[in-house]
Amino acid sequence: MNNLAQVHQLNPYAIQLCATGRWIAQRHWVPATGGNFSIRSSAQSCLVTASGKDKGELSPADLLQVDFDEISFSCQGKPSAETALHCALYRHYPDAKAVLHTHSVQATVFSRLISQPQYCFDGYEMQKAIQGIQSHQQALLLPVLDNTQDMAALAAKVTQLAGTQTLPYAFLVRGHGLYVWGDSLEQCKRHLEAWEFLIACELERIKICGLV
Ligand SMILES: CSCCC(=O)C(=O)COP(=O)(O)O
Ligand SMILES: [Zn+2]
Repeated sequence: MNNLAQVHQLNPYAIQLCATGRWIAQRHWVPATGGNFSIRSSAQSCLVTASGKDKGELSPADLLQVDFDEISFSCQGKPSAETALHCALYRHYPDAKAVLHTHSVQATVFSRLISQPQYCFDGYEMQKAIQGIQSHQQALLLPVLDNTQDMAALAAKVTQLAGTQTLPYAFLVRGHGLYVWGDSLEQCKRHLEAWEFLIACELERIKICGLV
């Protein structure tokens, strides 16, 4: 058995992650090869999508094993350009098992309307889909980070933010897209659907009422 077969044989979630990619693509949240996904494969590594792939047509061979400390030379093939962000999240949250990044129209437009570094979601029953939230009255602060092509700098910003406040299993990158994570792939998918829903609701509300 070659290395690739061993990596995927050992990780039963590789096929599930590809199926999740198809589910996400059906919702038009990863157009034009945008977005990237990963699952943890050990305390120090993850399987991340190869760069430039159509994320709705992934097969397990498109998932590349990367070590958190040796991203650039630890795998064959070209891992996602945003691998550093996935690694930063896994490093900071030892329980995180999956990370999903999308480029939906709603998240991209919403993020550009918000000039503050975070946005408060309050009053939505759907907030309870986020792990640990028990009431619509428990406000959720979603960080909105400035976009940059310097992924090391963006990853450092995420690590710094995660070290200073409780993040709601998600953040936005302005004009770019949404990152979510979870303690299982199922939880991560639920967080993604919930955050896309909450963002879509706020965008509709802003269209009607303006930014108040
Ligand atoms: C075509 S979208 C620009 C790159 C990006 O933001 C993205 O999410 C996809 O990059 P990857 O290297 O993971 O394919
Ligand atoms: Zn992206």
